[in-house]
Order: sequence, then C-alpha cells, then structure tokens
Amino acid sequence: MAEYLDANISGEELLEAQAHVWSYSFNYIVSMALKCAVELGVPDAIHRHHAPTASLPALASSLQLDPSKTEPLRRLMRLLVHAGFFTTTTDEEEDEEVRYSLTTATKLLLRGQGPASAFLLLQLDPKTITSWGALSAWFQFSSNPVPYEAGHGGVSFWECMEKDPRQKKSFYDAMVGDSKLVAGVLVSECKEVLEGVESLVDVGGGTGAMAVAIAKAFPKVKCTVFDLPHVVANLKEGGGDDVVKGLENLEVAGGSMFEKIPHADAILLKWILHNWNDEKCIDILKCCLEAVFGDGKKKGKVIIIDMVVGNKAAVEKQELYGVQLCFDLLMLASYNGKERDEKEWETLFKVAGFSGYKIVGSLGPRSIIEAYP
Ligand SMILES: C[S@@+](CC[C@H](N)C(=O)[O-])C[C@H]1O[C@@H](n2cnc3c(N)ncnc32)[C@H](O)[C@@H]1O
Ligand SMILES: COc1cc(-c2oc3cc(O)cc(O)c3c(=O)c2O)cc(OC)c1OC
Repeated sequence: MAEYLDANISGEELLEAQAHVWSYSFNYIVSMALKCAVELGVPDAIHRHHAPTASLPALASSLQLDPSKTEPLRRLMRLLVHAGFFTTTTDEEEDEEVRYSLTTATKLLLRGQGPASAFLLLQLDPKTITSWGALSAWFQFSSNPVPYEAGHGGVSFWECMEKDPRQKKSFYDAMVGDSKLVAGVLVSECKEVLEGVESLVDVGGGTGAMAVAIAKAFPKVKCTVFDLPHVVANLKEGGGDDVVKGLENLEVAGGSMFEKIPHADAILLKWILHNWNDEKCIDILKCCLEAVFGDGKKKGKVIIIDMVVGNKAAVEKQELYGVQLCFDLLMLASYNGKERDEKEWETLFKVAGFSGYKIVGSLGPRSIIEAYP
C-alpha cells in the first residue's frame, strides 16, 4: 500500500475512489456525446420517424451516415441511453431490433423548436470551454474580480458580446429558449403570481420572449420589455424572435436598470440578479423599489426568478442541487455574480429597503420570489 494512503482502506474502497475520479474526468464526454447527437440531428430524426421509435439502421439511414458509422452510432446511443436521453425497446415479436425513442429531456433538444438546444450548444461552445480552462490561472495570478474579464483584457462579458455577433446570437437564443419554457409554466401553472397585476415591466427582458408570453396570456396586463437601448432597438419594428409588434398591451423601453426603471405595479427580474455582485444587486433592487412606488404609494411587488441554493427542491433532488452549484460557478466565472441561499436573499432585500419577501413557487432549480416595498 502506498504510504500516503491509510493502511485501513480496503482494496474495494480504493477502486471505488478511482472510479469516482474517472467518472468526473469523463463527465465532459457525456456532454460532448450529447452535443454530437444534437449536431447530427438524432433527436429530430427519431421525432420525424413514422413511429415514435427508430431502429439503429433506420436512424443511421435517416442521418445519411456512411454504413461504416452504424456501429459507432450504436455505441454513442448506448451512452446517451445510460445518461437518460433516449430509451430503448426491443420488439421481440417482429425483428428483435433495438428501437430508440425520445425522453422529455431530448424533446427539449429538437433543433429549431427545442427550448434547451441553444443552451446546450452555448455551454459546450469552444469559447466557453476555453474560458473554463483559464480558471486556475485566475485564482493564482489575477487581481480582476471577474475571471471572464481577466481572460479578455478587462472587457466585460456584455461588452465582448457586442463585438461578437455569433456569441451574441447564441447567448440570446439560449435566453429566449429558456424564457419560452419558463413562461409556458408560469402562465399555466403559477397564474396567481400575476393576480391583481395591472402593469408589469420585465427588466433585462432581452428580446422580449417572456413579456410576449405574459402579454398574450394576460391581455389586461400592460407589459413593458426593458433592456439596454441597443438590445431593444428594433424590437418594435419586428426584430427578435417573438412578435412584439402588433401586441397592443406590450411596450418596449430602452434604458439602464441602474438608473431609472419605468413605473409598474410588478417588476420582473428573471435571471438578472445572479449576474451581479451584492452591491450591484442592491443598486438594481433600489431602482426597482422606486419603480413600484411610482405614485408614492407603498404597493406593488418585485418578482424575481432565480435560484435559492439548497432550497427544498434541491434537498429532495440531488441533481437540482448540483445544477445550482454549477450555475453558481458559471456566474462567478462570467460576471463575479452568484447564486444565493435564502439568508443571502433576505439580506439583499433588507439592505435595499424592502419590508419583506416570500418564496411563492419553484421552477425546477429556480424559485419565484416576491419582494414587497
Ligand atoms: C442573463 S440575461 C437575462 C435575459 C432575460 N431576463 C431572460 O431570462 O432570458 C440578462 C439581461 O440583462 C440585460 N442587461 C444587462 N445590463 C443591463 C442594464 N444596465 N440595464 C438593463 N438591462 C441590462 C442584458 O442585456 C440581458 O438581456
Ligand atoms: C456566450 O458565451 C458565454 C455565456 C455565458 C453564460 O451566461 C449566462 C448568464 C445567465 O444569466 C444565465 C445563463 O444561463 C448563462 C449561461 O448559460 C452562459 O453560458 C458565460 C460566458 O462566460 C463564461 C460566456 O462566454 C464564453
């Protein structure tokens, strides 16, 4: 036994530890195999198939792969079945051939219509992966609080994105996909959040996907998409993925959430505060408070869709807790932002001047938090 190991460790425990290291060393291979399947169009080919399942030869032929790639495809699919992205059945009465079908997760990865495919491709973009490779150098040598900026000559993620149309498109495609998915759940299963709300501003609303969904589902709510002027510049003229144009109860406003936010009785902050450190969050929240006060009356609320690290959902489902911790590291690396636990949220609201808050629902690893003036 090597001297650095405790003499009491059994051989079984040692080999299990080795497999644990292997498993985490290989995690990216599963991610890359999934990216490969999405790029090949495997989910789409199964979806297009005349039956809800597809055999390996049918799949290979639909993907127009050379016959020599059929066996490698079987091995790719075996890994992704193990990871929960496809299921298999065998028709014993017919040909005993294995047939693949989609799971709910792979339905989210259909090209064009799948709300999570842009997110997957964004996380696995060579640029994103390269920035993770520089994290240890940032810990050791950088005085810039934002790892992303340290690797980009002091330029922020938002500024870099403006100079790189491909990165900008992939970022907003990922955000739009997520907003469509979350908006669908919000308007059908969490309607009470918008009960009694007459006007709403979606702060940092990007290209408007969330506000469009709310405006369509709640025609009596006057909605506004608010983001930096260049982000919302041509939304009214029909830019963006959603039809902002033509919706009577939807306005577009450009400005900065650090300066002035238009008045409304509900201010929505979806996936905003985790991008910022505590000081910046307090500035944003103070601006929100002014926006809901508007006519001087203490009414209205700020609705926040973000993670509450270690919440009940995460305690009950370990995978959700893992997602929260990965997002926290992504926010650290990209913006010096963070995912917050309930105590940290409570402190932010108190310091910004809110009278109270309530966690009113959960959306997978994220929560819906209401903060009151
Ligand atoms: C992570 S995205 C979230 C977008 C959208 N809420 C969603 O969940 O899909 C953050 C948004 O904040 C916007 N943003 C950044 N700085 C801002 C500022 N000073 N004022 C208003 N919006 C800002 C960005 O343009 C971007 O659309
Ligand atoms: C486009 O390249 C990068 C994207 C991100 C980034 O930022 C996010 C911000 C959010 O509020 C929510 C998110 O889900 C995300 C992301 O998923 C995400 O990938 C971060 C980067 O810097 C590390 C990027 O540059 C490479």
